[in-house]
Amino acid sequence: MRLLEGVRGPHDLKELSEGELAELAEEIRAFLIDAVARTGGHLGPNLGVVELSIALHRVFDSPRDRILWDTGHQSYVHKLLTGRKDFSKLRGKGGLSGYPSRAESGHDVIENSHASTVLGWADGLAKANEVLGRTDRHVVAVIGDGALTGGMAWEALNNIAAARDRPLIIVVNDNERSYAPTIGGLADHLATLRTTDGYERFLAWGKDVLQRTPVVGQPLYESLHGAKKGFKDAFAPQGMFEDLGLKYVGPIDGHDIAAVESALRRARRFHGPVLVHCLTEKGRGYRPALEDEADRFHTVGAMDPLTCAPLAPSGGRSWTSVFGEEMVRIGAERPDVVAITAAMLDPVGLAEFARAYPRRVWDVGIAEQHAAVSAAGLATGGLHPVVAVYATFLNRAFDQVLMDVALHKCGVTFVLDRAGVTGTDGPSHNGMWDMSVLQVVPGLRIAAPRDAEQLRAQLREAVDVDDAPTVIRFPKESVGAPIPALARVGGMDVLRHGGPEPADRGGGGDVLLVVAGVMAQVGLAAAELLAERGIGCTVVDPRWVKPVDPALPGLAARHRAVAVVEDNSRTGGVGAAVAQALRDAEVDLPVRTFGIPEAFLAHAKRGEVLADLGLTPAETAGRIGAALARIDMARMGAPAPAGAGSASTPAARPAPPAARKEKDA
Ligand SMILES: Cc1ncc(C[n+]2csc(CCOP(=O)(O)OP(=O)(O)O)c2C)c(N)n1
Ligand SMILES: CC(=O)[C@@H](O)[C@H](O)COP(=O)(O)O
Ligand SMILES: [Mg+2]
Repeated sequence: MRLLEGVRGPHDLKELSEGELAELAEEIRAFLIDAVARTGGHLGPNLGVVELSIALHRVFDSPRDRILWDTGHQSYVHKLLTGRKDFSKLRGKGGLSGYPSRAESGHDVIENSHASTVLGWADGLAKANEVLGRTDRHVVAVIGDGALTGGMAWEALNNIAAARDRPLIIVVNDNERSYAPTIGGLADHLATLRTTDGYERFLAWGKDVLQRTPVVGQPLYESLHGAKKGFKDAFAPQGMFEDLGLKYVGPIDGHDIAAVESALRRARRFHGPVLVHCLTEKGRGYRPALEDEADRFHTVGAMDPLTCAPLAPSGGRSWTSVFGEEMVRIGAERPDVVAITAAMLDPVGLAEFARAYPRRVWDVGIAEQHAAVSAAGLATGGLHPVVAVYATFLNRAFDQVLMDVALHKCGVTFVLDRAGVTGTDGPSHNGMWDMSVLQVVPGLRIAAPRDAEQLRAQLREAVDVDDAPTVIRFPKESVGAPIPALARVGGMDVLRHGGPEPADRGGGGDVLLVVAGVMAQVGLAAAELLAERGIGCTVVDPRWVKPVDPALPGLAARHRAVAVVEDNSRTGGVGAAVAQALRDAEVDLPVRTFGIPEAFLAHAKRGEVLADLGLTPAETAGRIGAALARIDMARMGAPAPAGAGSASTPAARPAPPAARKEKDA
């Protein structure tokens, strides 16, 4: 790693020879395979941008020039080249983030791991440079072919292309894949560009050869260039990007540093928006014993780099696999049930369904908004669509859920995987907002299963609803042991009685502990700890957390207080809805919610984050006990006991420093 060790920042790249650059690229590949195999992470995407990242940092002057990464999962090489070499705790608590991070480096801008936003950022930064007269700075946006299928990318492109004299460089990192091969007309067009513009490659080659040819080389190159221009204008099909008003440069071999640099230098000279189309290979240079991985090692867990065998034993059955299996069963019984994925067929568990019913599943690309609206169309057309996405990504389709699906009372089921704290993917990947954001959607129902059996049951209940949106949400962890119900009150499962009388026969207790979904495990364990202190908790799983079960206020009224535990933001979540329902029913009881504070959570394992938030049995029991003590004291008119602790969730870890505004030169 001789050369990589010598790279303390982008300036150290500038003097390296062509041979040294090639050697550096191989050192980086070896480093990535070794490091990411130890920690897990986005191995494939980063192996695909080694030469591209080197070329970008040689041609541009980061951070003066802004190099922006869409999604950011492919920024490991960028991190290596900007002085960050300790990957030992990548995506781990206190270690490097798996995405750009302003707290880590001034070279990083976009921390959001949601795809298709980079061109919007670039448009804004380019406008800021223009308004502030920073004509000597470049904005370079790297976007994958997958991210280009996202609608926001086209909103930005429409604006960028309109400003013919505002410099902005777009680098399309075209490896023909998201997880799977990228779908749609855009992918087809990129494929056309890959083949039609072969003369670009010839030109790039010819230029390098000619420019090395003394005396006649340059003039000959210029005449060739002129001829090429004439040819292109006369014969070659104008690509979509040029039709839009962008200068198109490419396709370029994205693994040829000299060719990429040459294209970037051309783009840098162009006084307007220019798109450099780079062809790369996801997972390049990694050929383990395992036959080619289906998704080219998009995300890997900690593994043996030779065999890809996981280093840690799998933690058991995933919620995703339970969902996927039940979908195949439902698909056999219900020919009207169809499925939609946003470029994540396998990660969301729809691969089996797709194999069984290939004509009843669509990959719409990284286009969650379109997924929701097209689902409204499917439902109106007489089918029942199941839209499977990660919880955090449904945020961007809120308006479509509200105004297309719910307003028209469409029977659409949204299955939100990775709901709650996901952890290692950092703040923008936690699925911690859905049970707040979706609370305001009229008619929409939300289920949070506590175990596999409930997931199967609630999924079936959901696809039976044909006049409103339904949502099923579950976390990124293994499915726990089955949690049996002792009784049913209304539509709610009683998991533990709080007093001698069973809850379904009028019994109550000190605390009604409402547990949302997988937090049932925490709630039940907390109730056991409280019982040791003589506090009787009735633990109830609402199953459908929205709307609040009509029987809940009556059940609550047989207790002294209500506590709600949820793997969701405390703001406007299940706890808030329960408190509102009690007020509406004029049941005057204190309600305490134990959930996620209104904060962005730094990356760490899910268990570590939950522990930091106090969402563990011991802490939850302690805080409920303390709250009850304060409530009792208040009832007796006495001051709260000293050090009674706080019922509110401890503050989340401090957010990273706010964005450093660019200082005027
Ligand atoms: C809005 C949104 N939906 C889904 C994802 C999940 N996701 C992460 S990377 C990825 C594929 C990105 O493909 P591409 O942009 O081509 O980048 P590559 O991995 O090929 O480098 C997807 C779907 C996401 N990050 N954001
Ligand atoms: C970058 C991105 O959004 C995905 O690749 C995500 O990191 C995958 O998350 P899981 O590993 O939980 O499937
Ligand atoms: Mg791609």
